[in-house]
Amino acid sequence: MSARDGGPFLKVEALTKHFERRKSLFGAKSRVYAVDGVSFEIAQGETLGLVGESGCGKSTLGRCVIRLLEPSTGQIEFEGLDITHTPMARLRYLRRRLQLIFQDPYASLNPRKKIGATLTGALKLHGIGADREERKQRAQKLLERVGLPASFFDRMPRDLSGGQRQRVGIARALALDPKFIVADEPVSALDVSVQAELLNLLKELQAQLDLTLLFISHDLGVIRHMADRVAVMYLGKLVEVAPADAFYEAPMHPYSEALFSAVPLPDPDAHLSRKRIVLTGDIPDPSSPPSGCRFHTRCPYAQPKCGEVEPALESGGTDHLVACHFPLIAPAKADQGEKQPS
Ligand SMILES: Nc1ncnc2c1ncn2[C@@H]1O[C@H](COP(=O)(O)OP(=O)(O)OP(=O)(O)O)[C@@H](O)[C@H]1O
Repeated sequence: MSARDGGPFLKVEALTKHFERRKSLFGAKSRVYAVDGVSFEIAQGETLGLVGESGCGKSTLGRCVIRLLEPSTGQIEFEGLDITHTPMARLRYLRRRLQLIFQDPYASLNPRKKIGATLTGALKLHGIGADREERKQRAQKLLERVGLPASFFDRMPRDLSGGQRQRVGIARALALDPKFIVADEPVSALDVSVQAELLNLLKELQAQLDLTLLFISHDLGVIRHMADRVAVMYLGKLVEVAPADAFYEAPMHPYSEALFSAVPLPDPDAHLSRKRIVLTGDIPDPSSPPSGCRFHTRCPYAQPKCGEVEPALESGGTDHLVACHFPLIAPAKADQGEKQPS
């Protein structure tokens, strides 16, 4: 089934991205399994929140999906079209539809270019707008759309606050009328006081423009605010994918539980009183991931099987997928006599 006949808007199948890395100048090469067999779908207008610790492969996955990085293997379908190997010459059209909002608004804007030039440059590159004046008008409308005055067209990035720069980053992503946006930690470089404003702006724009989002963050609070569904990534693999409500009510993967423990959330469902799990040990080196379940070396519930057999990402209930031999059981079910992991 494709998007044209009601299938998923974006479909990612068994995607991998491996990097060659040399640990020292004359050392042997090793292969980093940054993304290692990831499959998921996103429906039109939906936000999939991608969460996980630093270095687990979130940015690499996001960039592969919109072809800013070349995947090693696997398949990406966008609106029913296989775009995995769309040649560079044809990527320009695709680029208009698939955009990225960067984490760091300080680094992602050219400090020597006026805001207006940054926006009109993107329009010109893609042949949008008949002449300079039309492109200027479009750029000024974009600025207003993201809550900035049109007069910012003539400002330099250094004149803007972090929040205002990220609004420009959003305006730049919107300039080409995209359908799908990867937002890679778009608020994590900003003061907490402006994060909520930016998240709300993104939500409003998403509704107005019918955008579909892959929203990347290491912050479960931010993901909760944004996501319809949540995907949890650990060491290059997805370990849990679930509707946001189900996930926040009862995460099923021990790694997800550990993430909740690390960042206490103001919990409207406080009666669910979660266990506090403190993760020991560093995240393993992605060039030599553990056998079996990649999380078993840090998992408080690990059994011998976990180091031997890799668990598949399977349904642990309607729409709730988990890759674990001994998934956590929702409190309601446990009350009905089902076993909790020992
Ligand atoms: N160009 C590259 N060459 C070699 N290794 C890379 C490259 N890009 C990323 N990696 C490695 O791939 C793994 C995943 O990195 P990635 O940046 O995707 O993780 P992340 O979850 O987005 O982390 P962060 O939030 O810190 O950006 C890391 O081990 C990283 O060092």
